[in-house]
Amino acid sequence: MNNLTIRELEEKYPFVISYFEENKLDIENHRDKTFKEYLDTFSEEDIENWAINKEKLILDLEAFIEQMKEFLGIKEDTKVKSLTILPGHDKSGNKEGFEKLTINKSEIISIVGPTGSGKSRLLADIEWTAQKDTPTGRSIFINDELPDKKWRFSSNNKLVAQLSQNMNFVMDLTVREFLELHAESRLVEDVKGTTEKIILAANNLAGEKFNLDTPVTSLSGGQSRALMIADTAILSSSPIVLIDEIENAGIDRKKALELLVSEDKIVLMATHDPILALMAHKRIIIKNGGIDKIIETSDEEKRLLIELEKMDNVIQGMRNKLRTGEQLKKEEI
Ligand SMILES: Nc1ncnc2c1ncn2[C@@H]1O[C@H](COP(=O)(O)OP(=O)(O)OP(=O)(O)O)[C@@H](O)[C@H]1O
Repeated sequence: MNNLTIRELEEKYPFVISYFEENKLDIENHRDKTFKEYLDTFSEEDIENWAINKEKLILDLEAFIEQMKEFLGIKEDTKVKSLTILPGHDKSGNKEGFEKLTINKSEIISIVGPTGSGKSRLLADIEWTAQKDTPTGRSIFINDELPDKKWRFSSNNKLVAQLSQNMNFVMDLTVREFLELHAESRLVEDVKGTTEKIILAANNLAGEKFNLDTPVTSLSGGQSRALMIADTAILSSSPIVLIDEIENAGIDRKKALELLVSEDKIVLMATHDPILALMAHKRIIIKNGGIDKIIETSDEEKRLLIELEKMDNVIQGMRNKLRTGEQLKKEEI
């Protein structure tokens, strides 16, 4: 509410007019201002003469809107459609090199930069929905609005799902039990169908197949990562997925990204891998703790990516041959 102009407020909640009337607030020539900006136009004298309490008027308007919404049965669409990053500063205190970055549903953004430059810090700012309260001074907006504080503290309805390099399972469950527990906790109707869908997707990503009766503790690194990615894509309610390095994880990285994006997620991944960097629609370049620039993947780079993938297949092929004890020949390349 605090970011909307009075005109936008009236459009969204027509009943606010009666609040302004009841409180004898003449908003006639102030529709382009937010409610707070309007209240700031009162002089000290007005405030004293009419006993105006600005903070209380703002809080009361918020409460009025909430009550009316409840009374009228208005359910707002709380779906996350976009994530916006507003600049802070780098490690030396210089302003970052962009004005505003908005990322929409089904977009993939890669984050590149030297070791220690601040890639993980950017992911952490997003997870914390930073409001100039982290070392970078960045702000994060959701659907162009200040994010609700609930995102920070809710454990069930998280804004962000994190996929990190290590997936350590502590419970001694089979894959089926693990997925069923998760599906039940998410109140999924068709637990069996969803469980099977996830295992199918996970096996599509993992190099070596596994089944529902495999204990999660005996999955290989790549298999457990594939399982977590499929689980996050299909079961998690989190609209934003943050990935810190998925290279060398023994999974099909391209398919993993396609799966996440097909489920309408916003994906941000920190990476040192050129293939992953170019699979993104845009890449953020981090230097000395700050976003230096944002580059859109060009058509030339997309064509190069096809070549890179061919080279990657050659390397994968050699890796597999070496693993099985074969000797490599000149013709491999
Ligand atoms: N703008 C900033 N101001 C102050 N400190 C920062 C800033 N950005 C990052 N840092 C700090 O710098 C350190 C290194 O950052 P981070 O771990 O994010 O690097 P990284 O790029 O992820 O490195 P790697 O590639 O090795 O994983 C962290 O302690 C982080 O909090």
